[in-house]
Amino acid sequence: MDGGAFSLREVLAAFQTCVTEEREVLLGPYLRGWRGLVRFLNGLGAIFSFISKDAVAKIQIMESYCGGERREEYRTLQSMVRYELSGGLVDLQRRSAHPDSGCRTVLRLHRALRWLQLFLEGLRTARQDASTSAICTDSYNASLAAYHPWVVRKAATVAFCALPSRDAFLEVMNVGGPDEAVEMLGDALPHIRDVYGITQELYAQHHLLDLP
Ligand SMILES: CCCCCCCC/C=C\CCCCCCCC(=O)N[C@@H](COP(=O)(O)O)[C@H](O)/C=C/CCCCCCCCCCCCC
Repeated sequence: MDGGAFSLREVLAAFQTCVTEEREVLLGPYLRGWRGLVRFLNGLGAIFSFISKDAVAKIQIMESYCGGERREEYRTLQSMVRYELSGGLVDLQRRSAHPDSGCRTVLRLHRALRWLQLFLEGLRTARQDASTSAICTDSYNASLAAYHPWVVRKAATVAFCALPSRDAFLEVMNVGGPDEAVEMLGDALPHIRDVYGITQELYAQHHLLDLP
């Protein structure tokens, strides 16, 4: 995924390898998927850099846990939740002693994964002349926007106006022609939905969906 021609197919394949037979989510491929997406976002222009900086900061926090002394605890989402909750390592009411817990950091990426799912679904099913920026804005308003203050929502919707047309977008994905790109999205989406669903259920079970 680093260097050479960049295909969104490889990036989305990372989400396919996230889920184990025991239906656990592996954090290694999850973060590799996000790294690839950010790389793709960077290629869309400097106007998106405030978004990619925030995503990178969150990926880096998680990578430091996954490569740190307690890396075994951070192998899967499930082991991370167990470890952090049993050790009192998550700020549940307000950010204080553990402002950057793995649980709250993944929650931000998890919400963004819902945006990605809606955006890719929109892109896949839209008419050829559909506006990518409208698809992106609708997906954002139906997901992440609820968690962002006005100023972030404003900056994000201004940035979305710079998105290329649907066909140009499908082309930069670098997976062949528009038909192939649409087919690839159809193959990738069930895996993204699966990762999202498992995470949502886990977080709901442990009352972690509103972490500050
Ligand atoms: C063929 C389609 C391929 C699509 C490829 C898309 C590539 C997208 C890559 C990365 C997505 C960005 C993920 C953003 C994570 C945002 C996490 C977040 O919500 N952070 C906020 C809260 O954090 P805390 O303050 O609580 O720590 C933070 O305030 C956010 C700041 C930045 C603005 C985030 C706007 C998010 C818009 C997401 C849409 C990206 C648009 C990409 C256009 C293709």
